[in-house]
Order: sequence, then C-alpha cells, then structure tokens
Amino acid sequence: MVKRANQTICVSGSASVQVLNQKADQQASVGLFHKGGRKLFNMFPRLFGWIKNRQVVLKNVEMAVTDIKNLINHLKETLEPGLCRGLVDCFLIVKQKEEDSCVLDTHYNEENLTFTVSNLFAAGTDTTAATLRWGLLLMAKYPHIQEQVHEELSRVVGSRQVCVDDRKNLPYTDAVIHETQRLANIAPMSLPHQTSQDVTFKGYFIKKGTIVFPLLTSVLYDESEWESPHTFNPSHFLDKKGQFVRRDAFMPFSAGRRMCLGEGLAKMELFLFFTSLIQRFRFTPPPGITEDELDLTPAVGFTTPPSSHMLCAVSRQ
Ligand code: HEM
Repeated sequence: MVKRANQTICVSGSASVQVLNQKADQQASVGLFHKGGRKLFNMFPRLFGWIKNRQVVLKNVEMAVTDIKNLINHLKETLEPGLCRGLVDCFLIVKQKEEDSCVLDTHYNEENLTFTVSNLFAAGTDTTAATLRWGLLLMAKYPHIQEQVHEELSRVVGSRQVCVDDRKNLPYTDAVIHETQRLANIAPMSLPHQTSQDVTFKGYFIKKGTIVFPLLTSVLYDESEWESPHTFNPSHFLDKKGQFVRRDAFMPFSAGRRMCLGEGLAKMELFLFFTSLIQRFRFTPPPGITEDELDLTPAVGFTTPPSSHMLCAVSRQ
C-alpha cells in the first residue's frame, strides 16, 4: 500500500525497500525501541489508549529501565579505565573524556546509554528466540527435513560441538535456517523510518517527515522471487547440486544503511543453537497430535512468533 500524504506509508516490493532506504538517506529511524520498547505506542500512537493492560505494559517498561540503570550503575562502580569489558565500559570511558574536555553537545549522556542498552536487549533477544522457536516448530512439522538436517550434521560434524566454521560445509542445514527466517518473517513491517527530505518514488510524492514502513513480507513472500513463497521449502536456497545459494530477496534483516545492526550476531546464534539442538534431540509433536495438526499461524505481536505449542524433545543419545 502506498498512500500519498504526509502520514504513514507502507512500501511493498524489494525494489521499493532498497530505493527508500537510499533516497530517504539519513532517515531518522523513528524511535520504535526508544523509551524502552513502547513499540505499539510508537507505531500506532492512537491505538495505545485502547490497549488492554496498558498500565502493565508501562510498568514493565519502567521495571526494565530500572534494571538497566542498576546494571549500568554496577558497571560504573567497578569500572577500570584500562580494562574495557564491553559496550557500557566503552561508552562510560568516552563519556568521561568528553566531560573532562567540557564538551557540551554530546551524545554520550546517561539517557542515551540507558536506551542503547535497552535497544540491544529489545532488538537482540525476542527476534532470535522467535526465529529459533519457528525453526523447532517447522522441524517437528516436517520430520523428513529434520532428518536430513540431522543426517548432514552427523556426516559432517559428528558428535563434536558445532562451530561457526562448519556452516560452509552444511549447505542443507544453512538452507533450512534461511528458509525458516524467510517463512517466519518475524519483522513483517521492519522498523518505521522517516523521510528526511521530499522524495518522489515510482511517481508518488512523499513529503519530508513522512513515516515509512518497509513491508518485508512483500519481499520475503514475493511470488516473482520464490518458487513456492507460502510453503516451507529449503530448496529456495539450494542449487541443483545441493549447494547453498544466496538470494537477494532474502531480507529478514531489512536493507540499506539502517538495516539490522545485529545481523552477524543473529546468524551466528541461530546457526549454533539450531544445529546444537538438532544434533542432540529429535523434535516431535506431543503424543496424540499429528504433524498436520501443528498450526503455522503466527501469534499476534510486533514481531511474529509462532503461536504457542507443546513439542517433545527426544534425546538422540
Ligand atoms: C533473527 C534475528 C533478527 C532479525 C530478523 C532482525 C531484524 C531487524 C530488522 C528488520 C531491523 C530494522 C532495520 C531497519 O530499520 O531497516 C532491525 C534493526 C536492528 N536490529 Fe535486528 N534483527 C535480529 C537480531 C538482532 C540482534 C541479535 C541484535 C543485536 C543484539 C539486533 C540489533 C538491531 C539494532 C540495534 C537495530 C536498529 C538498527 C538501526 O536503527 O540502525 N538485531 N533488526
């Protein structure tokens, strides 16, 4: 849907996503995760008043911010400038330097530190966990695919711990993980952006300051890109010889200069967790439920996890 006005716009198609990401350069990513993850409020401010349990949401946000502040305070108290233990230490060291140099107009302040940490938690936990849950559900639903993954893992890795370097020798497994991400489509509307200048895109005039939602669904399920966009088909990422192939329309991390900052970390986590689980367990529906009965309708949310399921993890050892 593209609506011509100084308001919300949803953009379809891979080309659209790319062009908008370039054209609306220096887009201020509208702070979806700012203020501790009040996602829906940021996305549809008028709806927030109708959200049931909104006091609970606000309370949870407040508690999360308090936890993060406590964490930062602890790191501050134990900070040793010569020893950088991670992001918060680096931030605090630069902040101190800027304060010492009397820099006034700085981004290195308490609020930015709190919400940077909060953004990383918000962006980095639910996303990877939801994708992994999709992966296990799909394995339980399609046991023949699960067995092929397990066979490849046994043949290539054996019983030792999988490491990142193994990925290049596991084309089928890699294809299954990519296909899981494609079909799971956990961030269907990506994050909202805002045009920093007037843009004319495919004949549509988009005014400076317009909020733009790149619809990743339109790319991940694009019928001109995928042989069977609505089914779980690892062959989307395999050539005739069974080798892994990258696909330009694989865009679960969005595109452009503000695409997911955690893509590398997320891919590594998904690969290591997924393979380690399949190495050790067989995932099946619970007794009395057939594979066909496992429902792939996603749950409602800003990210789209699978709906709640009970699965059995049967040890392979
Ligand atoms: C399966 C896992 C993940 C998926 C599918 C995913 C997807 C996305 C998407 C679609 C965006 C919006 C990009 C845009 O605005 O155009 C995004 C942004 C972001 N992601 Fe991820 N993400 C994942 C995991 C992670 C992890 C593990 C981290 C870090 C710990 C992370 C950190 C971020 C950050 C910081 C942003 C905002 C980037 C910016 O605005 O410049 N993500 N992610």
